[in-house]
Amino acid sequence: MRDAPLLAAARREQPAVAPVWFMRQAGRSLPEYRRVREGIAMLDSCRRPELVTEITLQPVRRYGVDAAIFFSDIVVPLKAVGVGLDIKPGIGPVIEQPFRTWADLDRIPELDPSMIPDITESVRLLTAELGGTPLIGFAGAPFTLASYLVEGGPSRDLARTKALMYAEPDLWRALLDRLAQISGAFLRVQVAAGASAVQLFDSWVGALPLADYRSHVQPASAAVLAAVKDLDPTVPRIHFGVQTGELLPAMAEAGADVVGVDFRLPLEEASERLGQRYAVQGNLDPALLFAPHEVLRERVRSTLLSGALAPGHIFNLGHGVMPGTDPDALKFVVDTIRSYKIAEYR
Ligand SMILES: Cc1c2[nH]c(c1CCC(=O)O)Cc1[nH]c(c(CCC(=O)O)c1C)Cc1[nH]c(c(CCC(=O)O)c1C)Cc1[nH]c(c(C)c1CCC(=O)O)C2
Repeated sequence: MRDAPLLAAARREQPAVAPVWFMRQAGRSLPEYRRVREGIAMLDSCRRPELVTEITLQPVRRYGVDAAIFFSDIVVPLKAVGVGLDIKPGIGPVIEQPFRTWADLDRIPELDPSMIPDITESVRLLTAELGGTPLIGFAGAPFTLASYLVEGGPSRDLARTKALMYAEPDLWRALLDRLAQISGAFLRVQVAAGASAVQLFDSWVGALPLADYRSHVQPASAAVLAAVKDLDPTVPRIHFGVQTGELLPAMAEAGADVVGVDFRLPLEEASERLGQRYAVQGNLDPALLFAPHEVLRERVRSTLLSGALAPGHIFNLGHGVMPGTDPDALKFVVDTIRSYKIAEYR
């Protein structure tokens, strides 16, 4: 397992061919996913180990990617501690009673591993099936989880979230500390059961200015990543958010080994901002999967060239696979990557 290309790239050793996986590689773009999910609610499907195993393996079988990403959701641990929420198809997480006051903190207890025995079972089943292919465990970062709790659902500008952060810094800090405990415990359960790497998704933190990120968010994200490092310092920590070009060094300093880059910033520019201590992950625009193969091939090539200028590169999209994507386009990306040797384009 140590020699798996994904783990080598995370350690900043350039393997012969760039490793690749895709955010949201499991899910609605796959007919085999839609078939097994029929009649089962999203959050129920995440708590059934046989089903989680099947869905996680589907893209590995179809694309031959270099890693599996655990099939779950960032709100699964919140639901596990008893927060009233659901995932509405086509919308995303919806919270019954949005977070407003200190009293609301009592409705978000800490996560104890005994609350999620099914996660341990799913990861064990999966790592047994995966053999030498790494499983990436994941969690939502405190800011992104807080944004759903405070807004009550998806939001364009995160105005309520930012208002709470600016107006009630003590309550904000207490909320983020609690969410850091929950995310940290969720990741530790996955690593203890056999996950080979973890990704902390701070999807919406790009809404913040750098100074506010540093003072109001970074300490909580750092606590999550430290919880993983304390358990096993050899497990690489990937940290990703959208529109985070200005935040990349601060997100790295939170305790990442690999920094995920969205499609807005070229990888070589991201790597210049980050310096030699960090590998990068990304960053093909998922919309390119709808373009003709000649266009797609050229963009895969330029992404590889740009990534080769970083000390380590894991190929990925700049955000998740969109639901209408043709799976053959993803297969084409994997085959194209495998046709280039890093030494040849470096
Ligand atoms: C912000 C966020 C969420 N969930 C997640 C994030 C961070 C990643 C990112 O930035 O996109 C993370 C996530 N959610 C899911 C995965 C599974 C693994 C994978 O990447 O293949 C992962 C890694 C499954 C899912 N999570 C969700 C689906 C779709 C639900 C379904 O299939 O019924 C899947 C496969 C639901 C979900 N859950 C969330 C959203 C925004 C949605 C989409 C709503 C929709 O368009 O229907 C919250």
